[in-house]
Amino acid sequence: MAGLVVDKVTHLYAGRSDHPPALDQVSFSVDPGQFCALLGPNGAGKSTLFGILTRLFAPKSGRVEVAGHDMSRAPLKALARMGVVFQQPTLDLDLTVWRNMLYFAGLHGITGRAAKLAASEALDRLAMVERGSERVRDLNGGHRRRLEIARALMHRPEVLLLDEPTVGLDAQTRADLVAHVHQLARDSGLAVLWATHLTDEVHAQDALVVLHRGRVIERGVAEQVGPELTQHFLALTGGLTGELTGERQPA
Ligand SMILES: Nc1ncnc2c1ncn2[C@@H]1O[C@H](COP(=O)(O)OP(=O)(O)OP(=O)(O)O)[C@@H](O)[C@H]1O
Repeated sequence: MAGLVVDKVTHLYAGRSDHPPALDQVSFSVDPGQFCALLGPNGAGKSTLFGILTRLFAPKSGRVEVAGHDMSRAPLKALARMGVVFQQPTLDLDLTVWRNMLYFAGLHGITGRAAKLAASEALDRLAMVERGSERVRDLNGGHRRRLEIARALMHRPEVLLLDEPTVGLDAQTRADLVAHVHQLARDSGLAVLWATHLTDEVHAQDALVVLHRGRVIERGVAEQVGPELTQHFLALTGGLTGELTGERQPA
């Protein structure tokens, strides 16, 4: 099955041999059309995993496969099938939506008419076409995020990775964005990996991987993993709901 495969990935940072591995035998897969939530508190290893999935660095052991391409044997093919939305926005605020899209298309070697077609298709998928001529600086946080997702889809990847994409958004905008990306996975057969530490971003039918201190401690369909997921996660995070809601409150 294509999509994303993570198989027994282990990673230890240099100079940290006296610490447990940042990732320890992490295995899961995301099928085409599936939305997989990667849930983990701070320090769980989500950023390390994203670094490995985007080939920022190689794991000490284990295997990553994107759309059937092995990341270590065929990295260019694997990376070409992947779209990524990083935690930190990387848009040019002074350019229009349209210019940001065309600039990024150029980085992928897509130019001319093909670039315009790819940009308008991707903006359409995120309901952003009518904002094409607006400067990014004038967009609200939710629209900026949608633009980043549209940009990540321009080269028509089969796997989409998003690293805590709702950071800084209000509750309603967060819910809208989560719903939109769920629909995107369903409608276009994208395999989506959505990293978060917020349980309310996980829908009942999602695939769920819970990462804690570098290990997968739960894996399965969200509603089967546990209706008490929130309680379970609260226990992991030391009883601070702030890990879940963004508002730190004593338990
Ligand atoms: N560059 C680094 N050098 C050494 N140790 C690191 C480095 N980056 C992360 N770690 C350690 O690896 C473990 C996993 O961290 P990681 O940043 O991947 O977790 P995370 O789930 O992304 O957390 P956060 O949401 O806080 O970024 C932690 O123990 C962290 O201290």
